[in-house]
Amino acid sequence: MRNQPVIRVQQVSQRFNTASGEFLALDNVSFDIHQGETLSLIGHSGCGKSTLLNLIAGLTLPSSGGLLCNNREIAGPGPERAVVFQNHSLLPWLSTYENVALAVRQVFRGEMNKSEMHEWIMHNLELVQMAHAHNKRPGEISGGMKQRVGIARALAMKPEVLLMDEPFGALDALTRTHLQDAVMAIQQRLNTTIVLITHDVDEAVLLSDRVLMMTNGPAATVGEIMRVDLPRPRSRVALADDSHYQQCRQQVLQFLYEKQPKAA
Ligand SMILES: Nc1ncnc2c1ncn2[C@@H]1O[C@H](COP(=O)(O)OP(=O)(O)OP(=O)(O)O)[C@@H](O)[C@H]1O
Repeated sequence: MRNQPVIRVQQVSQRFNTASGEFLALDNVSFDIHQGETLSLIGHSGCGKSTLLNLIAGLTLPSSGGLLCNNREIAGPGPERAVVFQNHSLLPWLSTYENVALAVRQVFRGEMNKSEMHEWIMHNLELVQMAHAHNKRPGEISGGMKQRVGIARALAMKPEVLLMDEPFGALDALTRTHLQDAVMAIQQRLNTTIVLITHDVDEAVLLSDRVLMMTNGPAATVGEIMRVDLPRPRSRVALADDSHYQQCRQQVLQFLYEKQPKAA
């Protein structure tokens, strides 16, 4: 069963100063994320998903309220909370190996010797099936492959929590399918805690233990949290006919298009 929360988001509000005055993006958001769970954040464009993920990452600090990671206040970024962005953000002049190595050196300098680091880098590239391309630069590989390397780089930091901001958003449908399966397999193997932003209802249901649906902004907050009680490993083909899967899909669709329709 799920154990203690790794992340606690407690009464978090986020205001931004804009040219037209103060803008309240998030209003009084509270929820927990448990060890080993995959939690999706879904909501219409502009509702505040990235704002929330950035707060968990420690890239920004809340205007009020607080966030905890293992009961310690999140006051900035940390290697226990690795982020995978939509656009992989690899350094183009470095090989895939060197991109991962950079993160590994940052986190494990003094803890691992050179050969241990080498093995660890290759191990993580293997996890995402990219070891064969360790010498290639980002410009020489496909979008899906770059995204794999981005995931390897994040995993190589041995994070407790993997924060993914629409990691498959820029990929074609087939590549997206492969990467979703890869992330599910890695999660099963490592029991990583994952927070995933997505716009894709099927992706949210397939990958998640819980789906957090956000209300529309401004002053967005937690609308509903839905539990997805489907056994793992999950197969998208088998689930197509599963009644619980369909119910979950329906609940998210209803939330997005009936309870929180986006103004045109
Ligand atoms: N630095 C900022 N300054 C002012 N407003 C901001 C800032 N960052 C975000 N916002 C506003 O806060 C709201 C939430 O933005 P956010 O990017 O978190 O939404 P989102 O749900 O991730 O959107 P999308 O799905 O389109 O990526 C938006 O109205 C956005 O314009």
